[in-house]
Amino acid sequence: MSHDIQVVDCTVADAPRRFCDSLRDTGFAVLTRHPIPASLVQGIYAEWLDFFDSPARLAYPFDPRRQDGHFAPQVAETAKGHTRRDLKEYFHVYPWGRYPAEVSDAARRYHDLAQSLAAELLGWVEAGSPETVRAAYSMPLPDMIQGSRQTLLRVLRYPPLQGDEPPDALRAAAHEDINLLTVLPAASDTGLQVRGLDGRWRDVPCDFGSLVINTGDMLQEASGGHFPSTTHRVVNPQGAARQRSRLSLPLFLHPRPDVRLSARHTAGSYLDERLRELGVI
Ligand SMILES: O=C(O)CCC(=O)C(=O)O
Ligand SMILES: [Fe+2]
Repeated sequence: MSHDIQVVDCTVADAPRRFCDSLRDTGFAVLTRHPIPASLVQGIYAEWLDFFDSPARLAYPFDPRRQDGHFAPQVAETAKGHTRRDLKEYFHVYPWGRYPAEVSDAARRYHDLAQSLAAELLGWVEAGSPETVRAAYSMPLPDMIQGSRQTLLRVLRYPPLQGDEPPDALRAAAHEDINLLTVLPAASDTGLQVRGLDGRWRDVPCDFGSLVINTGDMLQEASGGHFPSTTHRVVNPQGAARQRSRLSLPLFLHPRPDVRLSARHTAGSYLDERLRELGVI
């Protein structure tokens, strides 16, 4: 078993196996030569940075019931088990939700592309699950997301650091994702780290243009722990990067709420429990 995240060329014949091995051993895999154009991601970062810097963002305050819209730094989540809010703001895009008139439809197009890719990757995970693990899935994994309205694109902006942040506050404190799989294009700057199953923190190897995939708690739950949902964080930069915003674009793949993950949880009951812990509902 390797604690190093594998970088997998999507076009090679054994890509699905290498992808699954990396997810099983580290909770993460990095994809190259994947179908999401880097220029699309670059364009989204540029236009959304302008949006976050403009007063227009204030017209879309987040709705606690629907969970769409803009989460200002003062309402951004506090990671489970932490007391400091993360140093970030973000906008939650759902296909049915509010969407800023001030930006192009690029983030919506990215949502659709990333969701189709994620469905294919769930097929890889299904095929790469050992027989006993697969037998316990309540349905094939790609079917769990069919018709789901819960899959969420988070356009994230970590503001430049002012120097007056609480000393123990991070851009994103150590946490696990709640969902099945997360699709995360390399961010506009470094900072993403994962804690290996050996307890050591490592940088996620994500050159601009590559795509990071990680396991969330729901896949961990459904697979009885075969695919671990590993802890990750975004550390504060040093030097000149402190003056720069960092943009990133995770797509959190969610099943329909009625989907049974395990004997104790449906996707709906699991999500409610976690959002309550995060203090956002
Ligand atoms: O910004 C990143 O690179 C990671 C963000 C993340 O882990 C999250 O929002 O759950
Ligand atoms: Fe995360």
